Amino acid sequence: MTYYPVMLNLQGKKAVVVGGGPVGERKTSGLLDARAKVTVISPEATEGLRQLAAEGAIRMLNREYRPGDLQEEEAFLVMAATGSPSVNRFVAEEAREAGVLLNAADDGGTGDFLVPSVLRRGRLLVALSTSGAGPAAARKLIRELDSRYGPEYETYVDFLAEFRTAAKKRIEDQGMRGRLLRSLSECDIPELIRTGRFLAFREEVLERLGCSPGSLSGILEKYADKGERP
Ligand SMILES: C[C@@]1(CC(=O)O)c2cc3[nH]c(cc4nc(cc5[nH]c(cc(n2)[C@H]1CCC(=O)O)[C@@](C)(CC(=O)O)[C@@H]5CCC(=O)O)C(CC(=O)O)=C4CCC(=O)O)c(CCC(=O)O)c3CC(=O)O
Ligand SMILES: NC(=O)C1=CN([C@@H]2O[C@H](COP(=O)(O)OP(=O)(O)OC[C@H]3O[C@@H](n4cnc5c(N)ncnc54)[C@H](O)[C@@H]3O)[C@@H](O)[C@H]2O)C=CC1
Repeated sequence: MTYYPVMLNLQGKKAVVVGGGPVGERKTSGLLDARAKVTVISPEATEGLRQLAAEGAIRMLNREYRPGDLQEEEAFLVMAATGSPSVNRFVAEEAREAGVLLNAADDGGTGDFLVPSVLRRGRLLVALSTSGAGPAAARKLIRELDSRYGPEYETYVDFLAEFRTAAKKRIEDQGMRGRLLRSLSECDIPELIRTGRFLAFREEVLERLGCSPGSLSGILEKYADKGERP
């Protein structure tokens, strides 16, 4: 199977998780990270899910899945994660009929999408998948990236957004704006953050953007890859 990667906007959208075991809990927690409204349907549930229900973070229906649940819940997507292949297949059929996006935890290939292994640093989101070949290996690879991309990447990505918003306001010429943004992406800003030189860099760059954007490209080039003061 060749998959197409996307970043789904699930904020405020309804997601149903069928099955409240450890797998249902992991899927629920990923959905909550994306601010979806989650309903879990399961006669039994893990301690973690029961706690989320008690806190009001999810809706819990303590019963088996019933025909029509997906439509009743107005689900945008569903995770079929029970321990019973026939229940998961039934949920899959209903999802197909109702046009609801399906993840099949026990049989990846039958669903519309797989859940990747994920690394988040604020708005930086790395999603990694082996397309079902070896989920545990996907987790191992993401752990390697976890040590490569530290917490400074959250600040870095916030700055990219700050600079880009300001550039859109200040620089009308799209070609020049694009060149500057590409130069900025070549700067080793994470290194500046790690070594305590970021605040001075940020101040200088934003000031120049405000008064003489033309002088910026020279400055940015000096920081390219090396992260060193000129
Ligand atoms: C196809 C997919 C469908 C989907 O769930 O979307 C799927 C399917 C199955 N997983 C199974 C087993 C395991 N899954 C994990 C872990 C994760 N599984 C995840 C995703 C996916 N799992 C999708 C493919 C993603 C990809 O390939 O990239 C992760 C990445 C995301 C998440 O679930 O949140 C999460 C790591 C999160 C993290 O920490 O980063 C572990 C490791 C462990 O538990 O320690 C094991 C045990 C070891 C092993 O079996 O490899 C089984 C067999 C069950 C059986 O034996 O019967 C099936 C069924 C089948 O093979 O079809
Ligand atoms: N995709 C993934 O990442 C992984 C998938 N799996 C697959 O996912 C399945 C679930 O894994 P676990 O959570 O460990 O299983 P589990 O057996 O601990 O939990 C299954 C849950 O489904 C509920 N359930 C059973 N019948 C139901 C019904 N008719 N309606 C609603 N809920 C029902 C049970 O009450 C239980 O809470 C496994 O059987 C396996 O095939 C297993 C490991 C990882």
